[in-house]
Amino acid sequence: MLLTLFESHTHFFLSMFQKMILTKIISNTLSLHKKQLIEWLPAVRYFSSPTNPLVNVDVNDKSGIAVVTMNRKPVNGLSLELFEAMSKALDDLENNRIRGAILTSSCPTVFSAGLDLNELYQPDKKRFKAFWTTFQDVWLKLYGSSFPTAAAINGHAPAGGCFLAISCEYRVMCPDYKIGLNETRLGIIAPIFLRASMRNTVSNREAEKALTLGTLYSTEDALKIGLIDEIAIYKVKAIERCENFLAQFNNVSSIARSFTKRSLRQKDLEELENCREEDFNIFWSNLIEPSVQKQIGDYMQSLKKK
Ligand SMILES: CCCCCCCCCCC/C=C/C(=O)SCCNC(=O)CCNC(=O)[C@H](O)C(C)(C)COP(=O)(O)OP(=O)(O)OC[C@H]1O[C@@H](n2cnc3c(N)ncnc32)[C@H](O)[C@@H]1OP(=O)(O)O
Repeated sequence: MLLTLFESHTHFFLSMFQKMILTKIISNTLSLHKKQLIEWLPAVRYFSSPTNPLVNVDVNDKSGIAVVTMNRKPVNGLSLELFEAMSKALDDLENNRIRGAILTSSCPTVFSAGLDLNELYQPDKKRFKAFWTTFQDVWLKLYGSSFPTAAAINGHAPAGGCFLAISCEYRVMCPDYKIGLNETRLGIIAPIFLRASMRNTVSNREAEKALTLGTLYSTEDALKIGLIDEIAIYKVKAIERCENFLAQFNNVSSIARSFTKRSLRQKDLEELENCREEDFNIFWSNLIEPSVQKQIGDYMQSLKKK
C-alpha cells in the first residue's frame, strides 16, 4: 500500500527511471526491516476480555498464552449463543496478537457434546441459518487462526466436540473419555469443513474409516490413530502439555510460522469460503427431511431416558 501511495503521488514529478530506482530502494528497505518492524510492534498487547458467561478467556501476561474455556453447562452443547461467544473471543485473540490459545471446558467430564441437538431438531430456518453461518465462522477463525492453537480435552468430545479439537493444531486428552465424529450414526453427513479438519489430523484411510463408521474412540485408541497427540492424567496437566507445545514456537519466527500454517490450510479454508451458501442449503434441505428429524428426535429422547 505504501508503495502504491508513493507511486501515485510521485506520478507527476518524477521520470519513470527515477521512480523505478526510488521504488526499489523503499521496497528493499521495507522487506529488510519487515521482521524487525513487526517484532518491534508491541509484542504484548494482551487483554482481559469482557467476561462472556459462555466463553471465558484468560490470558497469561508472561507467556501470552490464552486459555479459552467453554462454559455452557451441562455438556457445552454448541448453540448459536455459544458459537457467537466463541467467534467474538477468536476475533479478540486475533486482534490482540496473543502467542497461542488453548481450548478447554469447564464441564468436569465433557469437553463438548457437539452441536446442541435442540438447534437441529424442528429448527426455525432463520435461526438455523444464523447458527450454521456462525458455526462456519468459528471453524474459519479457529482453523485459519494466525496464532498456534491446542486443545486440552478434559472430557468426552463427540461430533462437534471432536471437530473443535481437530481444528486446533495439537491435542492433549485425559483418559477414559470418548472422542470421534459420530455424525453418520445420527443419520447426518459431516460437512466439508469437518472432513477437511479430520483429513488434516489422521491419515486419509483412518479419516475415511472414522467418518463412515462414525466411530467414537477411547482416549487410548485415539492416540493410536493420531487423533490426539498426548494423554494427560488431569485437566491441569493437559493444559500444561498444551503450554509446552505452544512454548516451542517461542524460538520460531511468528511470521514464518503463521504464513506456513496458513498456506498449508489455505485450500481447505477456500473450499468453504467459496461455497458457504451452498453448504448451508445442502445441510438445511437434509436436516428438514422427516426421516432425519425423526432420527434426531429419537436420539434426543434416548439421551434423556439415560
Ligand atoms: C443429512 C445431513 C443432515 C444435516 C444435519 C446438519 C448437521 C451437520 C453435522 C455437523 C457436525 C456435528 C454434529 C453434531 O455435533 S450432532 C451432536 C452429536 N452429539 C452427540 O452425539 C453426543 C450426545 N451426548 C452424549 O453422548 C453424552 O451426553 C455425553 C457423552 C457427551 C455426556 O454424557 P453424560 O452422561 O455426562 O451426560 P448426559 O448424557 O446425561 O447429558 C446431560 C444432559 O445434556 C443433554 N445433552 C447431551 N448431549 C447433548 C447435545 N448434543 N445437545 C443437546 N443436549 C445434549 C442430555 O440430553 C442431558 O439432558 P437432561 O439433563 O435434560 O436429561
